[in-house]
Amino acid sequence: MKRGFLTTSKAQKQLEKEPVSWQYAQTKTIMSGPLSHGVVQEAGAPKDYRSLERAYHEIDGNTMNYAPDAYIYTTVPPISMRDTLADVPGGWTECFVSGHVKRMIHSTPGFPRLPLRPTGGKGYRIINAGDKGLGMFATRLIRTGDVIADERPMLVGPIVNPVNTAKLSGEIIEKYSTEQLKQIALHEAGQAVKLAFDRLPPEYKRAFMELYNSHKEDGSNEFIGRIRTNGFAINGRLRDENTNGRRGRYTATCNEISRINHSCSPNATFSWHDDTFSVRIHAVRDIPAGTEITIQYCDLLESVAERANDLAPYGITSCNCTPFCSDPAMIKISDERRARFQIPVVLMPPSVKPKADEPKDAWVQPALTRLLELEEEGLQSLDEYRRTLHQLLNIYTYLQDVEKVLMYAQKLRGTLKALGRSKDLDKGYLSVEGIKSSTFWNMADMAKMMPMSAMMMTFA
Ligand SMILES: C[S@@+](CC[C@H](N)C(=O)[O-])C[C@H]1O[C@@H](n2cnc3c(N)ncnc32)[C@H](O)[C@@H]1O
Repeated sequence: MKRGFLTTSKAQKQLEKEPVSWQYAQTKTIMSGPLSHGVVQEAGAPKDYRSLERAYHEIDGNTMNYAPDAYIYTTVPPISMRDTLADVPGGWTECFVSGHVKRMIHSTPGFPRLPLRPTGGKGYRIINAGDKGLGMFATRLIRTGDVIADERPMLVGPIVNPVNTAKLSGEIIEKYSTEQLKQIALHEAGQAVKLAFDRLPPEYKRAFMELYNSHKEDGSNEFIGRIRTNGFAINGRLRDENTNGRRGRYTATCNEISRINHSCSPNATFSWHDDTFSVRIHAVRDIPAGTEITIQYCDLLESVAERANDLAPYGITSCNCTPFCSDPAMIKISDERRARFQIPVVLMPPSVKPKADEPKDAWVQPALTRLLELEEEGLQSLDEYRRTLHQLLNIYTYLQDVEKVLMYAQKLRGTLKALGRSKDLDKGYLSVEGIKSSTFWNMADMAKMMPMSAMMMTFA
């Protein structure tokens, strides 16, 4: 399959050697605030609104020399116009990004590494998930920290599409209501995505159009609707220059990974990786064969009511993930806990020796309770879970309890991998000798000789 857009033989020859990008200048957004969802009366751009003309032109895809406000259609990694998906290991992503972001992508150390292979080989399949449509299910036991999938997206584009305010005159902005302006923004975003869609190889065109669309009645066209339903927000450094919040950030729509459903107690987590240009899914706890693999679509520390609000655009009316989401008494417990999880537990060892009948780790109970509650809620994907494991690791090193240190070290190692942290646990914690030469162990020795020094210890 050739992905040619130019027909002259001269142009084609040039494109064989040089990947091509399309560029056009777009800046600013015409509105802020969330786009509409659900059923919108009078969805679509107002009848008298005339679409912006998109005057794009083709340029050498290898260039990095872009005007600050230029937005470009480009493939990542760069490919030749004659490449098929079979020719490019890991595939490629059709991107609609600013020149600034293209430069950032290409200056990433190691870019473009291949996406990782799933740990132990592919261990999932996409099948029917009942009311949720399709979903991803484990075909064998997947262990905490394992890579379940690592996929280069089919499409990457802005979360909030930039629309050229210079072309939308003040007259237009004054003429229409807020909802109509939102509809215009959606319409323009839909047009921009359509251009990216047109550049996809046929396999991706088909896969993209087969994705679920929960935005059929709010003015989103069939392209932007699918991105709103299936896109993963890209976290980290890839964002437009001088932007903050959602503006200037990007969303990645995948083929298989976009089939993963939401849970308020997810057993997997997703992370974005610039060097492989991929969305990676890790298990945050052991996932038995036959279990559905789930991730979070919203902030898990919000209350059930707030989460319901965030899930509404996906057409999820009642998530029913666990009794913590559906049973009123359990909801109350869970809401209180999730609010508490936002404040870290800070502990200090007692300055006096424990009484004979008191366990030496009685003071650690608040952190142990925190860990237990996080596990009961199925919140191993939260950074608070990692923080609590780290805290317990340090405390039990200080208490010189080797068995517990080894146990928490093992758990923390899996969790660090699961959260996509590039830094592994200090190897010292994986052997008895290493533990005995660690800082907290030595501090405990010192505290035995000089009890006053223990008073200065804090475990956060
Ligand atoms: C990114 S897609 C996930 C894959 C989708 N189930 C499919 O069939 O392709 C998001 C859509 O899946 C459905 N979904 C995801 N999680 C759900 C949940 N916990 N409860 C009900 N529906 C869910 C919703 O329809 C949502 O709009």
